[in-house]
Amino acid sequence: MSSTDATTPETAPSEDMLIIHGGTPLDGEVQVRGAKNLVSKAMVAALLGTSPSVLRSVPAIRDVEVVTGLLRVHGVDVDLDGDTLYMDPTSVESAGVEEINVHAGTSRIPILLCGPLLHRLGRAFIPDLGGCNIGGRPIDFHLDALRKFGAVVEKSADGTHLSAPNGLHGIRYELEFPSVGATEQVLLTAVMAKGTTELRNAAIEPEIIDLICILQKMGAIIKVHTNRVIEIVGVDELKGYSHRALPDRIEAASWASAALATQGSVYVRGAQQADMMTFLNVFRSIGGAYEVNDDPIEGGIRFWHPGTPLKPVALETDVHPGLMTDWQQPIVVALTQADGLSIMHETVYENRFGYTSELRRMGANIELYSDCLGGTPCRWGRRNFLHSAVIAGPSKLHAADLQIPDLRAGFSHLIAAMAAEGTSRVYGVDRYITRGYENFEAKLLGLGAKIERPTSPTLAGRP
Ligand SMILES: CC(=O)N[C@H]1[C@@H](OP(=O)(O)OP(=O)(O)OC[C@H]2O[C@@H](n3ccc(=O)[nH]c3=O)[C@H](O)[C@@H]2O)O[C@H](CO)[C@@H](O)[C@@H]1O
Ligand SMILES: C=C(OP(=O)(O)O)C(=O)O
Repeated sequence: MSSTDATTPETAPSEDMLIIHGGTPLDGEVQVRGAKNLVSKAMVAALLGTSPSVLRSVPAIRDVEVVTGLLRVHGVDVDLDGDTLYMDPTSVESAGVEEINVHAGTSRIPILLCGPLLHRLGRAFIPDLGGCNIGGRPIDFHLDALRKFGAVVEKSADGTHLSAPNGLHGIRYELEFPSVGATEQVLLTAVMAKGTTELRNAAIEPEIIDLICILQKMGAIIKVHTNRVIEIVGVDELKGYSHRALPDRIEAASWASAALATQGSVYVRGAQQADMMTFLNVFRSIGGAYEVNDDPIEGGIRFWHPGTPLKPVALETDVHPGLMTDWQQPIVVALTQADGLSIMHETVYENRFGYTSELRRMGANIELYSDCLGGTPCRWGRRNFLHSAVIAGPSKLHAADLQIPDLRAGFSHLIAAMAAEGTSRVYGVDRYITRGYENFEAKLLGLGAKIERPTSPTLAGRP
């Protein structure tokens, strides 16, 4: 499987670089729009409708461009007006392997087109997936569930071909792990399968609940029971929807962590307390301060460093309602400034600490372990992956030349560079950060960050 974020650091062109003069607290306001991890799935859901859909609060990020391309090659008319996306799927059609493969390696989303394309066209072709290079990221749950629904799956050198010669039928299925993508796969397939589907051990992230709201607007019957059980009664037809995407809680937490690490204060307009409860508890435990404004229009959360020393904490990432794995990297940068030993046990992905080697070069004191240091034994401990980190702080970070390895790690490198003394050069910003952070450069400038683009080849060149 190829991966967007798997490119070796050396391949980022030298002009894809941001110069950061660190040491200035971030101060001001940013706006977060719809969540990357909902918007892309909401776009896929539009394929199931017999009439057009309207999605509001769509962020200008590359993952949206990728899914726009995928929908268009399948005959969906997609128009963006400001942050509102109009999708007309009335003329859905099959696309050729070559035109679909233009999108190979770009994101995780193509796998989610299986169910909708099988329902609409009776067959589907899925290119190799991309996404962050943070573990093996197999798709065995997806394919296993699809086969049980009645799909015939054939892997070939160019991708995966699927057909449904006898249609798709509801299933009783239990996930080995509450995978976000596999839960979405089952939802997007079951809504129009014949009969009832019962999914056990389902993921219940806020983005999944928002996707369920969208499907319900389209005409689906979906019951979310207790204990991670979701029941879906298949229907014959779904119509288009009109929906405002829930705000991006990962982006919000990234700005919050940046405020803490740089000793600043950032008002994140659009951030919602309910979706961020676990993060807010962690933020306060570390010693950060926040205030929630629940005004329906101006609402958001202000995050700031109160000026007192930050406290060390022991944390574990987990599926929702646990501490989200995509919050891990920005929090770790903030923990380099806490007074004592912190622990971060990553239980969702086996390989999500690669970015710490760059932080170590900046003066951070971070050691990795294969033991489950958080207290809860997880599947990665048994398999010897370096998935626990001990962070000894506070560390005085100094500037460095940094190569971004993936999306969230990239943002955490930006935070570290802003917290550090001196001038850092961060490579790979356009390639990685733009996949999930809208207008991040303008937002940084608005917060008073001292950043610039290279103006001459000498400046851009590596030492
Ligand atoms: C586009 C998107 O929404 N991405 C999010 C989504 O990714 P994504 O949906 O890919 O993540 P999953 O929840 O599926 O993955 C969680 C774990 O399950 C494993 N697994 C998953 C599927 C499978 O068939 N087999 C299997 O073993 C994965 O390797 C991983 O270890 O949820 C993750 C967990 O919150 C987030 O970090 C990602 O930002
Ligand atoms: C892991 C992430 O995304 P993706 O699943 O798209 O790679 C992320 O958003 O942090």
